[in-house]
Amino acid sequence: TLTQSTRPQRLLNAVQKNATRGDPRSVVKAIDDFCRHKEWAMNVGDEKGCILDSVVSEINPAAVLELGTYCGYSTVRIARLLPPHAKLITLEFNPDFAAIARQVIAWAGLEEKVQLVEGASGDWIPKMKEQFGITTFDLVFLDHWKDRYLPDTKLMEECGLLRKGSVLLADNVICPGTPDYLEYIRSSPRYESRYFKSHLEYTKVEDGLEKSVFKG
Ligand SMILES: Nc1ncnc2c1ncn2[C@@H]1O[C@H](Cn2cc(CNC(=O)c3cc([N+](=O)[O-])cc(O)c3O)nn2)[C@@H](O)[C@H]1O
Ligand SMILES: [Mg+2]
Repeated sequence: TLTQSTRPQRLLNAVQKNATRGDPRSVVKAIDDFCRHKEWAMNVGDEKGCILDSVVSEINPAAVLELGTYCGYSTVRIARLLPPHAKLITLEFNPDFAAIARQVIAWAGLEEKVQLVEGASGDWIPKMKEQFGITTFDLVFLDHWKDRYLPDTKLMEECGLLRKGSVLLADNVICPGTPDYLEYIRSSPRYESRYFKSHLEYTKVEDGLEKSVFKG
């Protein structure tokens, strides 16, 4: 019987068909082409992706946490810019998406830099230190369920995973929107925040990234 493919499976097929193994840039391009011309998907995309690239390059992080892997687009975008020995831990709740993301990350040749963990952020954040030998994260990219941004940020604070200078970069603060997170992070004296205006991936709808530096 013909198995119904899912959008993530069709996205992976597009990567395997159009991208060169071991070439992260071509994997990013293949996904953007697929999402712009074939099927929209909730990757951070090329426009916001350039802002993400500039923040990653500016920080040159040794330890990165990504919340919400989905198909691994932003995982590849970030990991391709990391210095040698740097580590990116990415949390994905949905096992089907995690399975696709692992193959996308492998196609890009970035398995060494990426640790994909299946499970809920709320369960795993308290285990980061003991399980992965993490002291603090230099950069956290928030792109998972929008109602988890705020509780997970408070959890990272409580677990001592942020240090003076740690950067939180949050996707979708306008669309779909994360009002409680924005209110908290912009009014807290413990963060210095800045909004990078952009558009929802592959559309003309306004969206943006909120970059927040933890003051310790
Ligand atoms: N607590 C969690 N822990 C670990 N993974 C999680 C958690 N919540 C969601 N995820 C995973 O993120 C992946 C992707 N995802 C992201 C979202 C939330 N993001 C969006 O809903 C979104 C929606 C739009 N949109 O609707 O236009 C645009 C975007 O850029 C988005 O990130 N929901 N699932 C999914 O595989 C899910 O299992
Ligand atoms: Mg997003």
